[in-house]
Amino acid sequence: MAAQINPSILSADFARLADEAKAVQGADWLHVDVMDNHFVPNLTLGVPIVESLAKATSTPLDCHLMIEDPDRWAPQYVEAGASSVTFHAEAAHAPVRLAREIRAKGARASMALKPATPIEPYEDLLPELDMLLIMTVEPGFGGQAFLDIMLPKIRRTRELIAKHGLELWLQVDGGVSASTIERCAEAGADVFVAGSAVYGAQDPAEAVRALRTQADTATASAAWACGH
Ligand SMILES: O=C(CO)[C@H](O)[C@H](O)COP(=O)(O)O
Repeated sequence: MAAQINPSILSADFARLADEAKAVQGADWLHVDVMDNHFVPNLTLGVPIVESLAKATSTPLDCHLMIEDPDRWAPQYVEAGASSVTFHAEAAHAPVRLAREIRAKGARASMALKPATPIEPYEDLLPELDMLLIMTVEPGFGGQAFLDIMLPKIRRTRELIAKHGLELWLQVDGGVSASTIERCAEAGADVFVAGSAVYGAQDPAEAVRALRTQADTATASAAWACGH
């Protein structure tokens, strides 16, 4: 699979969200960071804005719920128009039931891990998911430095995906830029969230294309991708 680049609207101008969505035409998904000021110390947007954004863009929405009680809220984001919904392992009460509910409602189900959360306890859950998100910064804010110490977790997750023969996408989020994306791709990521590296660029659509080329080139020579 070609690398997918998902611009994070956390770094966009919230007063011009429809225009900011159009500015990254060619992106695979639009990454929508939902924060509740409880699970993370920041507050962003909720269901009504996702509903409006889904009507304003043809780019599918990848909603990342950094909220408490995703079991209650995640289905509402599918109904609002999200094509992929990510809940946090640390917040979900019943992750298997929640993933099945998201899928049953017609969206891709994804689970995220904060930097200190290991992948191993969740190995048996992987077949229930369409994507696993490894946070490469502490969730809550854009523009943070990429945590290199997450690279072994990305590698281990890619090995588990191969071991179980799964078609699971592996997303990374936080500090992904021209200087870090190749390391992520080599380690096994195939979906890349980028906020400041895209919206901070002079030409956001061109930044998306350049990041995708870099990731594809790094993946082509990566051991994990041979025969992929
Ligand atoms: O989930 C997030 C923060 O919690 C953001 O998606 C992420 O930080 C993107 O911003 P940047 O690419 O600037 O790091």
